[in-house]
Amino acid sequence: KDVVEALVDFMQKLGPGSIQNTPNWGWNSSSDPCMNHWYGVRCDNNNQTVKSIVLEQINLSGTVDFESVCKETNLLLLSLKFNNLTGTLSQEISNCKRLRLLYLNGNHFSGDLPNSLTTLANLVRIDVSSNELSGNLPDLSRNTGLLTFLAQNNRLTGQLPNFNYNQLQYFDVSNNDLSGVVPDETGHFGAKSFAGNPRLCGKELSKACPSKKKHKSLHDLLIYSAFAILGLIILVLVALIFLKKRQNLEHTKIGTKSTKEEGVKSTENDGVTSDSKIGQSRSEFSITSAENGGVSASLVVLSSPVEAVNGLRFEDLLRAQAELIGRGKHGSLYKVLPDVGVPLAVKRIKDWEISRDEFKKRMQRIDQVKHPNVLPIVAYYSSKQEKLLVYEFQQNGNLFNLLQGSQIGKIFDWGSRLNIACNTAEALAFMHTELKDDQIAHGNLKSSNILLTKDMNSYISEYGLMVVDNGSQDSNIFNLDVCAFGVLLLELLTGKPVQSNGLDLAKWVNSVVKEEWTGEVFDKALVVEGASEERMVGLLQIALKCINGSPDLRPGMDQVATMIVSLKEEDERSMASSDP
Ligand SMILES: Nc1ncnc2c1ncn2[C@@H]1O[C@H](COP(=O)(O)OP(=O)(O)OP(=O)(O)O)[C@@H](O)[C@H]1O
Repeated sequence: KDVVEALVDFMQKLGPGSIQNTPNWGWNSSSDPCMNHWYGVRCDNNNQTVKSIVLEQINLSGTVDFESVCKETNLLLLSLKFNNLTGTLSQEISNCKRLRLLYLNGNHFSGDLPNSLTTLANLVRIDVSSNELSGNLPDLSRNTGLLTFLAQNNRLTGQLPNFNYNQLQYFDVSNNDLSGVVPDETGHFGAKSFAGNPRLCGKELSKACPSKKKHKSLHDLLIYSAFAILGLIILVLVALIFLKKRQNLEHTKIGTKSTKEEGVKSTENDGVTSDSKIGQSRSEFSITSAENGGVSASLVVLSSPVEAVNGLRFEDLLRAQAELIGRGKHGSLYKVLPDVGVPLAVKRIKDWEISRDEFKKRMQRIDQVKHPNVLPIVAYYSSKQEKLLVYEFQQNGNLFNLLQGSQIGKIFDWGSRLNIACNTAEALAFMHTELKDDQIAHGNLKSSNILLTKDMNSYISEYGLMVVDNGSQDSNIFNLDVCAFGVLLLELLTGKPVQSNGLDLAKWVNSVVKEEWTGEVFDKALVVEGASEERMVGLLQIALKCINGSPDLRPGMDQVATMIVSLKEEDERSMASSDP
């Protein structure tokens, strides 16, 4: 009741004039905004709360009473654009805590943009362009989900606050009276977004900023000297680090003879035993496996599809040049260039608490199950302290990098994304089925473990390298892969790669979808490309099933794969039928 009265007050102050004679106008305290379908009002599915108020271009000529309208705390969208509204925008706007979209453009609002806007954590789009607003802009970099900020054609003054330019999709502050420097990192927003502010300068506007004349006082001199000394210290440190790195790099040339050489027996997989002298370098990158000696120092070469790896011996690995290319939570990854053969990726896992027999059995099972989209292990080595897994090195990077690239404008189109989703789902489903009895899941599925081929095909790498600790949950370990795959789908759809477990991304997507603003989730690049919204929503629905908070309600990977395959087929059919 209070809310209804507050909304009626809000409308009265808006000065509706003759428009209120419109049939079914509503907006009176004897009716209900949802049940009686007030003009411009939309409610949630249960007709309980007002979700959006859209009163555009209807000659409203009064003021906005945010205190009243924000009594409806569930409001997500307020659009009053293209009216004749006047007055200031009050701080009470922050009472609309869930507001996502605010369109006030094309009116005569004056005064400052309220600072309290920065407390609206859900704001996605603000358009206050073409008003008479003045004063400084609030620091909207705190609104981390903001995609649109349009404030052109006003009288705004002061310096530009920080904005997350990399994230913004639309940005314009042209034709105001802003001053100071336009930062260099404004991404894809060029001069047009800042033009018409005579006191703005910077590279973006091809207008150099005047350099401040400095009076060299004793104080300045002291500061300069302090900086110079600091600079010198940094230089020396950098040089030291460089030297240390060089030393380490030499150590990583595994097999470099050190003064402390030791004879070690190395057994090849064909059973031939050979003596070799292997240096024990104790640097942190060195492979210390040799100290275990005997049988443990053997490299088991699996039935590799790569001809060049078939003759690989442990000494070859030790002797080869190695470069550390990543250090993950579970181990380090080296690019190794043997004297003969193809470049290899050697994953080194330390302190994996698994018995030698269990490890061997695990590797052999994984080797028996082959899928064209799962990168095969070509060889492995096991000692008590560490395990080495050898793969063929893939030159074309991983999905994480690809998504990062797409964020800065590199093309990663819908078709390729759907293809990767499909390949990965099918491969994972296959592996799950084949390795169900052995209880071997992937255990660490994430975008940096999806490696790419030149033609946008993908490989799942490092399958089964993590023994999943299922904790107290009674769900099966394969469910965890399904959830991780759901996060992968979210990354593909939103274009936002995640480094950790993806829970934040899942939470964000869930909250947006719950508010029925599904469209906001998708990567802008996909929308611009014209990818079918229907199919994107379809894939999103699959992703949401996969990340279901109750593991037992998640679909199996085979079901997921079936759904994605049919989505892809649908996509291909629609492409074919839209071809000229
Ligand atoms: N066979 C391979 N060829 C080329 N690059 C690879 C290969 N395997 C892994 N990489 C890349 O090497 C980097 C490090 O991989 P690694 O698996 O050690 O780290 P991570 O996946 O970030 O962490 P972790 O798996 O330990 O949680 C990643 O960028 C990964 O994509």
